[in-house]
Amino acid sequence: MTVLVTGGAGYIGSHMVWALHDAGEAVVVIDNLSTGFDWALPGDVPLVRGDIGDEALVARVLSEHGVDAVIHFAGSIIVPESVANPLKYYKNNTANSRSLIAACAAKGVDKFIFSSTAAVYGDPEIIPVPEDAPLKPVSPYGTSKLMTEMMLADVAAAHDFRYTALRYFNVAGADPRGRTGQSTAGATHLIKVAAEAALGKRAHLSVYGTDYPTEDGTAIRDYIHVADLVGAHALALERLRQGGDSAVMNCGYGHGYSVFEVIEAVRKVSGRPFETRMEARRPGDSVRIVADASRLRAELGWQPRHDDLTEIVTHALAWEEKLAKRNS
Ligand SMILES: NC(=O)c1ccc[n+]([C@@H]2O[C@H](COP(=O)([O-])OP(=O)(O)OC[C@H]3O[C@@H](n4cnc5c(N)ncnc54)[C@H](O)[C@@H]3O)[C@@H](O)[C@H]2O)c1
Ligand SMILES: O=c1ccn([C@@H]2O[C@H](COP(=O)(O)OP(=O)(O)O[C@H]3O[C@H](CO)[C@@H](O)[C@H](O)[C@H]3O)[C@@H](O)[C@H]2O)c(=O)[nH]1
Repeated sequence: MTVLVTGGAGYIGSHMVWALHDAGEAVVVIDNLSTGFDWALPGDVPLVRGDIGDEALVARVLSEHGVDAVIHFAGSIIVPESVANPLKYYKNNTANSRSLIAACAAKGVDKFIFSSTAAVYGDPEIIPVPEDAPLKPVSPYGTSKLMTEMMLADVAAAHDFRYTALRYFNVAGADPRGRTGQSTAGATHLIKVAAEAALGKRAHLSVYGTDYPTEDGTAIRDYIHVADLVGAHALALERLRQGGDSAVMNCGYGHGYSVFEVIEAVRKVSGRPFETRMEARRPGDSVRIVADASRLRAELGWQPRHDDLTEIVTHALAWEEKLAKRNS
């Protein structure tokens, strides 16, 4: 039994690979290294450098490695980029996922975990947002992921195939043991950008929108530690292996922080003030997204261990320092 991790050389995928490796699972990674790094992986995990849109390549990997389950992280992830270049997102997140799913269906690989997103909800009316809330993405990124969820539901109805779509809220932090973290150059995620600003890698941090209808005027997100998110995947894999049905589950803590609160936490933990500039709202951004994760807790018995903004920021900063030494 081998687990195929697509996008395993990326930020979240590499944490997953380390966790599977720690648990003694056999793992194979497919990654085209467009935003990932081969050095983020344990040295003895095979990396197939290729594209998940290459159905023949995926089919060969599934057969040669005796894959029984797929955890699918590979994709394009930047909300504003998806507004500017929607077809990139419908290609990489929707069409390429279709190819991957087709290879699984053809080879009888019947367990599939998908990286979905809170962006499928758009601007939810109910906060915290449950899984059965209306799905109204406000960016092509969110739509591209929702389309993949729909394909998975249809394939599961037609074939011997079960899936878990995990809708991640905002993933942050790094491996508490310091083995991997978010390494992408030019990253756009708030905690990563703030950590870079605190370490002097960026001259300033732009705050996108201070006129939102929130307490301090900045947008609110539910930041989940990457280690807790990976823990949810391990439980989802276990459940599918035990015959569990297809399911969709939110992954978040159920409370949010504003952009200003995150900046304050990074300043406090790092002890370094950095410049902030107030800018206009960013296209495709929601005002407030916070998870109702009761299904994840009830169905998987998930219990977060790192639900603490200070800890998330501490791990993000520690990784950023390590990365600075690595790249110097
Ligand atoms: N980071 C977040 O806050 C967040 C939130 C919700 C959902 N997600 C989803 O989680 C997944 C992982 O995100 P991440 O933050 O680790 O991003 P990332 O960019 O670090 O990782 C993506 C990985 O996939 C690889 N890749 C991309 N397209 C590929 C393709 N066609 N074939 C093979 N490899 C390919 C990249 O090289 C990279 O290693 C994505 O699907 C993303 O949409 C992330
Ligand atoms: O330099 C920055 C970066 C971000 N923000 C704001 O911070 C918030 C969070 O932004 P970011 O960290 O970029 O995450 P999101 O745009 O919320 O999207 C992330 O979270 C989604 C789930 O909610 C995922 O699906 C996406 O892949 C992931 O990029 C938003 O209000 C941004 O406008 C800033 O003000 N300045």
